[in-house]
Formats: sequence, C-alpha cells, structure tokens
Amino acid sequence: GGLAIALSAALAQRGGLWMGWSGQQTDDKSPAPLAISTVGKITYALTDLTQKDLEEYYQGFANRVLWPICHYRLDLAEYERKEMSGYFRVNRFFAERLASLVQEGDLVWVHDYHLIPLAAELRRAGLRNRLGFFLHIPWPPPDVFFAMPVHAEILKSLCSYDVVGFQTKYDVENFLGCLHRSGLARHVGGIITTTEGKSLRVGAYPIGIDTARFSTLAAQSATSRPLRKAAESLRGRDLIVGADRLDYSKGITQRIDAFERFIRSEKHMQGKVTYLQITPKSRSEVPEYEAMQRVVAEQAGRVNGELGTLDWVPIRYINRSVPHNLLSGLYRLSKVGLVTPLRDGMNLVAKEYVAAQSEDDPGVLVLSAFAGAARELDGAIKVNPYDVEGIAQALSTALTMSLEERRERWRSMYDHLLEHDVQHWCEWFLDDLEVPPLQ
Ligand SMILES: O=P(O)(O)OC[C@H]1O[C@H](O[C@H]2O[C@H](CO)[C@@H](O)[C@H](O)[C@H]2O)[C@H](O)[C@@H](O)[C@@H]1O
Ligand SMILES: O=c1ccn([C@@H]2O[C@H](COP(=O)(O)OP(=O)(O)O)[C@@H](O)[C@H]2O)c(=O)[nH]1
Repeated sequence: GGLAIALSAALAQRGGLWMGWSGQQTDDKSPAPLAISTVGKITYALTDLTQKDLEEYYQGFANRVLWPICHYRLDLAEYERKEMSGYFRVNRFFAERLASLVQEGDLVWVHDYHLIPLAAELRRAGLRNRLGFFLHIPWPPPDVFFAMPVHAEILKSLCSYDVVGFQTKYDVENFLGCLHRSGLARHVGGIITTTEGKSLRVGAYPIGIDTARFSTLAAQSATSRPLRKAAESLRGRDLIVGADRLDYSKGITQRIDAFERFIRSEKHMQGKVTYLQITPKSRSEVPEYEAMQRVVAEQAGRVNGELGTLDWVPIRYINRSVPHNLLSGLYRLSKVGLVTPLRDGMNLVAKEYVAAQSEDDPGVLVLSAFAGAARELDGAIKVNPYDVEGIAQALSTALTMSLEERRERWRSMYDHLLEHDVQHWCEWFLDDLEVPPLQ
C-alpha cells in the first residue's frame, strides 16, 4: 500500500531505523527477538506477531473499527472489547521492543491508525524523545468519531505526541472539533494545550510521491516489451485505467456502474474503449473484504457478458498486484486515470497517474472530491464518487478533451507534485518535530 511505498522513498535518502511487523505470524506465546537487518541506509527491526495478536489487533480493532470509522462507515464497524484490549496490548508490546533501540536525541515518527497508543506506551517505558504521529487515513467529524466506544482513550493517546499530522486541513478541522467537544484540550493556531498543560502541534502535511523517479520510470516502461504488447492488444482503443487495493473505501463497484452507464449511453464508444481495473487483494481475512472479492468479479463479468462482443472485452479485471514498473507504463498508455474513492486519506495512485504522463500527450485524471489528493490536484476533473451519472459524464468529457486543455491541466498538477514530493513531506514533518512548540 501507499504508506510503505512513501516511507521507503523517504527513508532511502535520509536513512533511519524502521520498526514494524515482519508480516509473519508465530505460534509461540512469546515471539523471537527482533530480526535486525540493514539495506542501504535503512535498518529494519522486525517483529513477528501471534495469531491472537493479529486477529484482535490488526484484523480486529484496527481494520474493523478504526478503518471503517475513519472512512465514515459506521455501518461496517464491528466493535468488540476483547479486540480493543488486543489493540492496546500489542501497542504496549511494540513500545517495549522499540524503547530498547531508541537513543537519546532520536526523533521517533509513528505511522498510522494501527499505532495511535504507541506514544503513551513509550512515555510509560521512560522515553523522553520527541514523538511524532502521522495519520495516513481521514479523520472523521465528531458525530462519526464519537460513535466509537473508546473514542476518549484514542483522543487522549494522540495527545501524548509532540506533533500530530494529517493529510488535509479538513482532517485537522475534524480532529480539532473532536478535541474541542471532548473538552480534552484547547487550541490556538496550530498549537494544542491539553487540560493537563501539555502542548502539541497539529497540522496538515499532505504526503507526496517520488515524482521525478516515477516520471522517469513511466517513460522507460512505455517502451518496454510488456507495454508494447499491452498497447498492441488494445488495437487503437482508448484505455481507461483504475488501480486500487480491493477495499470498500475505493468505490470500485460504483466506478464499474459508471463505466457501464457511459458505454450504454454513448453507444458510439462501444468497441472503442477499454477499461482496465487493477485490484490486488487486501486484508482478505476481514469478512467485509472477502465478500467484496466475489462482488467485484461478478460485476465485471456481468458487464462483459452483456456488452462484450466477439472482438471487444469492455472491462479487463486483474485481481492481483502489478509492480510499479508496469503500472507506471500503463498509466502513461491510458487516456484516463479513473480514481473514485468514496473516502481516501490521500490516494497516491492519483499522484502517480499525473507523474507518469508524457508532456506531449497527457491523459486526464478523473478524481473523487473525497480523496485527500483532490485538495491539491486542481487540474483533475473532480467527481462525486456516489454520482454514477456524474462519473459517466466525466469519462465522456475526459475522452474528448482537447490536447491544449489536457496539457494545461497536467502542467499545473505536475509542477505542484515536483515541488511537493515525498522528500519535501518528510523534511517538513521532521523539521516541525524537531522544534518544540512555543508555550
Ligand atoms: O497494509 P494494508 O492493510 O494492506 O493496507 C495498505 C495501506 O493502506 C492505507 O494507506 C493509506 O496511506 C496512503 C499513503 O499515505 C494514502 O494515500 C491512502 O489514502 C491511505 O489509505 C493504510 O493507511 C496503510 O496503513 C496501509 O499500509
Ligand atoms: O497493483 C498495484 C496496485 C497498487 N499499487 C500501489 O499501491 C499504492 C496504493 O496507494 P494509495 O495511496 O493509492 O492507496 P492505499 O492502498 O495506500 O489505500 C500506490 O503506490 C500504487 O502504485 C501497486 O504497486 N500495484
């Protein structure tokens, strides 16, 4: 996912110690010592987790409570006290393991909703270092957030950091609204003071990509053999591309509906356009994700069955991960990047799509207004992802847009992404973390 891709790019130049889960499950009650290895400038310290930990902490509280609630999906949140305790227990376990590795003066930067209580646990373990937190996903408005039974503990945990960063100013506003309503803290400008007298900085730090590198990769990929074969297979048809983890937040079913509506209403486009949806499996142990697997495959199959012809398959659906070298070339080959999440912290695919385009003949980005990326990418055609007809209309606009307008829209977005790349994001956050806020 986007988090690992962004952090690899950020740390590759700067160096540092990256601690996290190894991706392995252990049957032992007490996991083995941390596995330490170094690649380039990054030292990795990885720990296994037990099956119970994974079920309660990762598949449970993180991905069945925090994820849906932060994506405004109260209807999908499945809260259980046992899982909530597992979430706090595993955070304590991570903190104990990390505390022994941190040296005086180190900055500690914690990422994402799986690790909100880490700072409080690190403080309990005696750490006095500066601690920062960045949330990669949205923060919902108070009425949504307060539906979560342990909302007060989660808010208090965030107040243990020195800097808390969000993707957009809307997320910041929502978070400040929660703090205000809970009476836990008051704020002046970007500085929060808790009722216990502790200060923390809260701000929006929109994440970037490695723009220049992605652009070069796409140009190289476009002339590679697999991409030439892919281009030939299109036989001159326009390509629309979507790439998202199989996640209910990504709006994939609404998007397929919109494509179907587009080709049904614009009959002259039948046989002239191909929609490629790349969707790697994600979090398959969580029931809502497992169910989606079948729904999307059936939906794509039905559209192809009803509208396909002997020599035209309207939707090509790939249900596994495609590596960046190919993905970047596919973005560049396409006429439209279709990115329509119902809610998304940022959405790096949208930024990658822009970075991958050729200056001479850029494709058009159709982007959900509810992705964090929409706050920055003004040259995209913005859509409401719930408005199937609106997306269909945007597809038509994108496919008929003049070269002049496409270039103008692309230029402003690309320049922005060059300046606000992942290194910029990393330095911006860490600079703020280094400096204590004025009291
Ligand atoms: O590790 P997984 O459970 O397979 O999930 C992958 C990642 O998904 C989420 O990504 C978020 O971070 C992106 C980069 O900031 C952002 O563009 C996107 O909008 C977010 O959804 C999740 O937050 C990560 O923790 C996961 O690793
Ligand atoms: O088949 C795929 C699909 C996606 N991605 C990458 O996965 C990341 C997805 O990040 P995004 O912020 O769009 O969403 P997330 O999955 O983190 O919610 C992007 O870098 C994509 O290029 C990939 O490498 N192969």
